[in-house]
Amino acid sequence: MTAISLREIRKSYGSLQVIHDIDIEIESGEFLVLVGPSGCGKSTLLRMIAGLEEISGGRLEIGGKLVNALPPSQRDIAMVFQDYALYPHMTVLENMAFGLKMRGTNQAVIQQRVAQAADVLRIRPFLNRRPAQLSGGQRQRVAMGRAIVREPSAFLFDEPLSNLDAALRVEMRLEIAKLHNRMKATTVYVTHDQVEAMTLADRIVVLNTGRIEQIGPPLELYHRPASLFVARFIGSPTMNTLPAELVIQGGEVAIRLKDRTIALKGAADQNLRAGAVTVGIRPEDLAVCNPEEAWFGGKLAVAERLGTQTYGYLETGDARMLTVEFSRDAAINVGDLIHVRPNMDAIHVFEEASGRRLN
Ligand SMILES: Nc1ncnc2c1ncn2[C@@H]1O[C@H](COP(=O)(O)OP(=O)(O)OP(=O)(O)O)[C@@H](O)[C@H]1O
Repeated sequence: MTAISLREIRKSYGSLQVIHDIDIEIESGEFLVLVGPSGCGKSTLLRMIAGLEEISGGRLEIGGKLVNALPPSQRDIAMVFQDYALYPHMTVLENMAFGLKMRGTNQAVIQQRVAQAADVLRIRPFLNRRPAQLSGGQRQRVAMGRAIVREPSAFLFDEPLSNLDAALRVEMRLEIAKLHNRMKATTVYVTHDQVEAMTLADRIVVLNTGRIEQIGPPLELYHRPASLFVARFIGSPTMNTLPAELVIQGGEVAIRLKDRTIALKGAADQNLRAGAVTVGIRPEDLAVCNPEEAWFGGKLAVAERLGTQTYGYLETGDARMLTVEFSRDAAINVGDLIHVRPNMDAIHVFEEASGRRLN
């Protein structure tokens, strides 16, 4: 069942259009994450769903009802902000109860819901404190608690973890995942953080200058990015991208990369034209080999040992360094000459002019 439906949603500030005809059907219970570079329109889109930003065009439906003109309080959704937006003069309990009180909810119901949310979020010991007497993570929990007690049909999160330190981010990310598994509430979540997007999302929407670049499950975006933009945006470290050429000989499509020619699999039924392409290879799809089999070779300029794996950066003579994933205890040293070749089943080919995927 569709919980939130966006059809041809547009936003303009004066003559400047920042959101262009966005179509998304968000399923009931789905966790949808909006990602994209700074200024791509993530917050604007979220704020339009929340009712905090006027919609310039299109239809926004929540629970099957057109809500374009409804104020935030009548949309049956709750938003959790980056800066928590708690009332500083109220206690945690008062902060959580405030929205319900304003609606005239029965006192017993308020108490029961606040107690329940406080247990779920483990903030019961702080109910009588004020926000200033809490840590960042505790404040974030209160902000979520305030949203939960309203029992809205959907939750909207605007970079909720970006003010927390690294360890707390991980902890709160797990909390949010657990909470979602338990409540199965429809959620739209804006983040800059790759790991948050990959781990929390049922589907990720990648936005690029106010347009949807791709929408799909995290691993689909990772393994089959529809465009060079998505390929470069999803995945850390970034996918290696190399200039190459598409050639067509006797009906056979091939890629010419440096002095090699390789058949392009899975491109047979496309209307392809010869020309410049970009080949993408993820760091984990490059394997060390002997010089005779190598596609690339170069001096190891930097080795980043992360504990779980090691990333090596090779100087191949091109402007860009080649990132290669090694095992965590790989016996490599800066200055070593290293040869690698790609896993041919995992290379990505994009048309240079349009950036669209060709294989
Ligand atoms: N009030 C405004 N008037 C004019 N332009 C605006 C206004 N608010 C936002 N914009 C523009 O709309 C675009 C989208 O902004 P938005 O804040 O949604 O981006 P974002 O993807 O959330 O960015 P960030 O990740 O940096 O928060 C930007 O180009 C921004 O400059």
